[in-house]
Amino acid sequence: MPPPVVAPESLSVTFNEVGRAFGGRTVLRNVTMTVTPGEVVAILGASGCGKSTLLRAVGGLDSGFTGSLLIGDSAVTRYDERTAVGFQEPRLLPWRSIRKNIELGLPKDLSKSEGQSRVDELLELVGLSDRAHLRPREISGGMAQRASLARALARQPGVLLLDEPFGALDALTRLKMQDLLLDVHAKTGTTVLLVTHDVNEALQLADRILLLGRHESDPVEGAAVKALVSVPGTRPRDRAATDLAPLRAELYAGLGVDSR
Ligand SMILES: Nc1ncnc2c1ncn2[C@@H]1O[C@H](COP(=O)(O)OP(=O)(O)OP(=O)(O)O)[C@@H](O)[C@H]1O
Repeated sequence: MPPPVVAPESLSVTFNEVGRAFGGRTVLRNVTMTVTPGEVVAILGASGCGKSTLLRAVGGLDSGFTGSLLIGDSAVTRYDERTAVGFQEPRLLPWRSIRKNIELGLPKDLSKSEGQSRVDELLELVGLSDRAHLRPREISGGMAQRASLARALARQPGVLLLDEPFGALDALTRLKMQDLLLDVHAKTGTTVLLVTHDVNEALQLADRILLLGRHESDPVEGAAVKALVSVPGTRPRDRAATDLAPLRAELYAGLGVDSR
């Protein structure tokens, strides 16, 4: 068996009464939970409820939150090097080849030869070895998103933060990307926080689902933890299985959608 492609030290994430307000308007409040090392947690919630805001806080991209946020045993720092972020759009530099774009994610302290062999492994992992020399406009949207995932993994993050990473892809490519992410997770063991709108994506990928939203009876503004549920069964889950139907219905109801 080949050695693991990337073997980061996967890290826990601890949210302790995390909240965020913008200009006096509370967006998020009282988020308390611990993500265990190597766990995949999907963050689900209606548009505007603060999912990206929560993810940005974990990545050290926003210092305006209240409460405390730990990665491993220590507080999140600005542009925390222990995390890497992947976005809905691949954000590749158009004038650089796919290989050079992935290189951008490498840690600065890596030697050139170590860096090159890591990029080779990542290209292999995301199935782009034969496209490495191409520029972003010469590959499909799905391939660009795979390159973006490889760039995020180049740092060997202890926590991988993905903000709607497959949201702009067509339905079939999206399913393939979900399978790729599961493959990457099985090989790297990294902790994953994944923001999504898609209940089925959350059920397919996550160990647990954090549903953010407002309880109707809440007298105060801002989204809080509406539910935190474990998804039964082991991955890869059968997409056609019916045993997740009750949980699916519960999540749709939590999002204010009638699932019938
Ligand atoms: N820098 C900012 N300044 C002011 N308001 C902000 C800022 N960042 C986010 N917000 C507001 O916070 C709320 C939550 O935004 P956020 O992007 O986290 O939601 P979301 O759940 O990720 O939404 P979507 O699913 O549509 O991406 C929104 O009302 C947004 O306008």
